[in-house]
Amino acid sequence: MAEPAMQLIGLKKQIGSKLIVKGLDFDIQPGEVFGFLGPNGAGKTTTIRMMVGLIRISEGDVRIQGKSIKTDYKEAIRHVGAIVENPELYGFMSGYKNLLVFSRMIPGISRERIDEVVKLVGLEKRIHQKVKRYSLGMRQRLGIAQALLHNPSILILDEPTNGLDPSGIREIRQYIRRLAEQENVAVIVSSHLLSEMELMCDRIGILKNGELISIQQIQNTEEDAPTEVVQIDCPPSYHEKAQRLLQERFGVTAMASGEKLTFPITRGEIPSIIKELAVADIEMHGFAVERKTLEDKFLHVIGENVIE
Ligand SMILES: Nc1ncnc2c1ncn2[C@@H]1O[C@H](COP(=O)(O)OP(=O)(O)OP(=O)(O)O)[C@@H](O)[C@H]1O
Repeated sequence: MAEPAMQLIGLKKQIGSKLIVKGLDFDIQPGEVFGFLGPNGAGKTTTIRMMVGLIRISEGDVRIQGKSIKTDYKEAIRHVGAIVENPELYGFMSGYKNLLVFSRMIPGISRERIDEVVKLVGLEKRIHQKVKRYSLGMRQRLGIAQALLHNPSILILDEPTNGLDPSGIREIRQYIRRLAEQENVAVIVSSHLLSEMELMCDRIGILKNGELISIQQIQNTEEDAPTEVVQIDCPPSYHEKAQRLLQERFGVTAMASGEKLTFPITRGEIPSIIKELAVADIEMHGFAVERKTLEDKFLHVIGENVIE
């Protein structure tokens, strides 16, 4: 395996008498999107601030491409692009001018590199407009472009979708995935929203009270154990027939309740189920799919309901 993009080694943060981060040990690989998930106050921001050298590490270390952020800060931090607080952008300038001004602070950034990052975050068409006319999602993308200018191998984003509407969230998600897949950038994102992390990340580390209580691999493959819960609305007179068909053809037991039939299934089987139920003349008034497994796991390990 390649050298990890980042290693957390016994990382701790104590403020006053309170231990806020209680010893984190894990690696992040090049090209992976790693999600930091946890309820408010779990210690995500504190950990991220230590990762980028914004606050002192109480104990342990963070190594970036093998270099310690504590003892080799300059060498370590040059591999990192981050948005921890809101990116500093000038509204009265165009997006392009913002990048140009920012690039002057970093030696060796060419105009070609500016064009490249603009393309990476999909802002080509709007880059010459003033930033004050940008949506929040576009500003966030410009912030990401800015963080990418010096070609970092790790991008760290604290709550990147905060305050965005669903289409803005979808865009950020797509650009983050593209960066990881096409540029081999390791991306670390924090959030308290599981649904969002599940769609964006390869792995999710769940943080609670400053401790990493679980790391979940997100399966984007379809041959996984049942990941979906299907609920069909159909008159009770059809229930028995539908239950028999589901049992015989798909080996699943459907629970009947009122007008509804509910059963777990893998994602790949959904089209065949719809087809077979229709061919069997089951009168369906509704068909809803809900993804459950990871949320269940999350609630189980967290031990409380923290999802908004
Ligand atoms: N400077 C500080 N002094 C005292 N306590 C602090 C300080 N910074 C953070 N904390 C406490 O540390 C805990 C973790 O905070 P942190 O901001 O890292 O959590 P978080 O998971 O990022 O949550 P959020 O999403 O709300 O920012 C919280 O209980 C917070 O009150």
